[in-house]
Amino acid sequence: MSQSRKTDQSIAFIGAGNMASSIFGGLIEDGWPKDKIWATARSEATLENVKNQFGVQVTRDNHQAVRQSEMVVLCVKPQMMKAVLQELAPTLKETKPLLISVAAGVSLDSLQTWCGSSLPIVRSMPNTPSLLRCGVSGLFASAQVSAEQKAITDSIFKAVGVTLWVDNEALIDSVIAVSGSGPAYYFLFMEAMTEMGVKLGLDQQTAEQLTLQTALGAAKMAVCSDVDVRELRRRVTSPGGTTEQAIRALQTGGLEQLVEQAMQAAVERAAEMTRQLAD
Ligand SMILES: NC(=O)C1=CN([C@@H]2O[C@H](COP(=O)(O)OP(=O)(O)OC[C@H]3O[C@@H](n4cnc5c(N)ncnc54)[C@H](O)[C@@H]3O)[C@@H](O)[C@H]2O)C=CC1
Ligand SMILES: O=C(O)[C@@H]1CCC=N1
Repeated sequence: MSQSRKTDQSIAFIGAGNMASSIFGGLIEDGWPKDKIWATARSEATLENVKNQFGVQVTRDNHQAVRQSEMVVLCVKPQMMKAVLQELAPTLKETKPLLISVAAGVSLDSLQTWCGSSLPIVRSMPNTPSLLRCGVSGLFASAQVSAEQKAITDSIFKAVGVTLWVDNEALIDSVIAVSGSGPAYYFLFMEAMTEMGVKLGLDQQTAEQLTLQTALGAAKMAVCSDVDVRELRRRVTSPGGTTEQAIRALQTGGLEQLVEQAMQAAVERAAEMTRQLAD
């Protein structure tokens, strides 16, 4: 187990979908006791899968999971959050857990209003590589969150990757655009590279292996190297060589502007959801 775990408290995940299982899967990898992790979902089939794959405690009853836990991680879709919290409100009022939301586009104000009592709430923005303990999470705490609760929250997300606290809530939308949605940008790039590898005559498996191992190697170099990514790119780009032509084609095609537009679209969608979902 890593040094990140500083609590024997139980933790409930409301909505055992992709993001929740990425986090509790990572926590289990980090040595968190499975009997201290509760997961809920609406369908028995989902719970059965989660039970079989991860061995955590499961229930369809959100109230039961909350009653067992000092920390409650809200992992339902943003559009479900209001109904889930309003329904849980009496139990939350009684047990007063630390609430941690992973939802995009749901403000602290809305969460506070829907749960009906003044509770400590952290807004987090993790990403799915948390499953491999390679995640990164942006975090922002409401004024009611104590230093100890902040430290516990940090230890949960640190168990599954890197944690970064932001100074104001609006920056969570920026975190969404960079790292929350970010894995999908890289997956799309990998899809396109694999497809083109096949068009260039490689078989599917070879093209995929070359692409994925290149992505892994480049990411590892970027993280581990003592020079920045611009310099790493320069070292691949021999003057008059092949990379120079490929990079020129990407830049002439507007790659940088496209990335800017894509990330701006993510931020705008998060802000729009925040407005639409607020009461
Ligand atoms: N998927 C991602 O990469 C990321 C997702 N998020 C956030 O995580 C949240 C969940 O997203 P995903 O895991 O992708 O969705 P998902 O659809 O995989 O999971 C949602 C889960 O909630 C369950 N659920 C629905 N209603 C429920 C209820 N009343 N009580 C208990 N469980 C209920 C569903 O059965 C489902 O298992 C969203 O708010 C999203 O903004 C945040 C960061 C990254
Ligand atoms: O696409 C979404 O809305 C969620 C938030 C970040 C990643 N997935």
